[in-house]
Amino acid sequence: MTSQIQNTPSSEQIRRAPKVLLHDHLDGGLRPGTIVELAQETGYSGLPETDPDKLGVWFREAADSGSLERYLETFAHTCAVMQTREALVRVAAECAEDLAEDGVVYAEVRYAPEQHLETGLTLEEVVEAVNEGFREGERRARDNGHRIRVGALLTAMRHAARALEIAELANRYRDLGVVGFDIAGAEAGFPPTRHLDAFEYLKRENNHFTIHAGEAFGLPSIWQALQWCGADRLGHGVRIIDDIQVAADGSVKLGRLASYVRDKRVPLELCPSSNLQTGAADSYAEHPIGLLRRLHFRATVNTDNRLMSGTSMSREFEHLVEAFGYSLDDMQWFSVNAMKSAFIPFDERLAMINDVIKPGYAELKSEWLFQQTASTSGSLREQG
Ligand SMILES: O=c1[nH]cnc2c1ncn2[C@H]1C[C@H](O)[C@@H](CO)O1
Ligand SMILES: [Zn+2]
Repeated sequence: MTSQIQNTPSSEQIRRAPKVLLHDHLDGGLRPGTIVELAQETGYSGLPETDPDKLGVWFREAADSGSLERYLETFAHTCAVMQTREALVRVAAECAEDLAEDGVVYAEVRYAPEQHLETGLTLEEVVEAVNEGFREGERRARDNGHRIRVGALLTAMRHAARALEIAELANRYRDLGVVGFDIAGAEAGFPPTRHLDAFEYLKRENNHFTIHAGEAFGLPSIWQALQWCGADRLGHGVRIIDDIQVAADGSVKLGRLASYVRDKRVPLELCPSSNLQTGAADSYAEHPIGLLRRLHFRATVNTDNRLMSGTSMSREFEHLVEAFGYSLDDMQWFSVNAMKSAFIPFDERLAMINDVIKPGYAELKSEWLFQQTASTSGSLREQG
């Protein structure tokens, strides 16, 4: 009985467990109510629904198409209301607040500055507004008894041609709230090597970057991201599964690329719910994260777009606990993996692991001891 209590975390424990998030899009995580209010304030009339609940459902359903391209169309509405300094500050502050409320202690949140210039903001003004919002959200979280640190990742859109400019921007704001760089957008037809100049520049600057790869397109995209572009992490990377063969007797054979990814401890920013929506997996139980965890890849759990998937870090873990029977130890393993893979300095990552994450799980794991004494009446009859 005790091992059961120990092994299956409750929803409440999952929420309280310290979680680390490496892959979350700022423009994919707005509160529906905020979108409605910002649309009113800024005069944006293109929203498909103006009731917040219905709007939330609309985003989830529209994103549920099985195609990454159609999924990405929904971002036109969120980006449309994120065109002023005030809107960016508000969205970023609420993002940090919501993540902290959900038990996230460290997050790297990404967005594409080039998508927020429609009413005349400069790239620098966009970055500074988002940074201000994150700091404000961290403060509000602290006032509510939560601790969170949020770093920004600057994304360049892979169909556009501004990657070098955005990489330079990321470098300028390094140590000022920006911790790295990314490319996102439709994957098929837009290989990462299109932006080689940006990646080579960041390498020369000793800066960090992740690349969306192996989500809607398979192994060639992952191979390019790692071996041509030199990515530190893979955004999704879930299709590395195509290079892993599991025989009928359960024995496993890794191809050269999968071996490289595992041997080099390349972090995989896995996003289960998002993958179900864009067609990269059919169900949580069949999601490659189960096998990748068993094979000890550097797997991490992420939300991708909380609004489009109607999810949170806790919900992602709830799905995984249900599908794979994960325990608090598994949750800790994913969280430590993510923290090891973050783009902040080594000493800070180590302190987060040793002083925040491990003590947080130890506290949760010890709860069963006290629950047991509290539920015993002390009568001999209970012994049967
Ligand atoms: O899962 C994704 N794959 C590729 N691109 C994505 C994904 N989620 C969001 N994006 C795009 C749409 C956003 O507007 C952009 C910047 O956050 O990144
Ligand atoms: Zn993404």
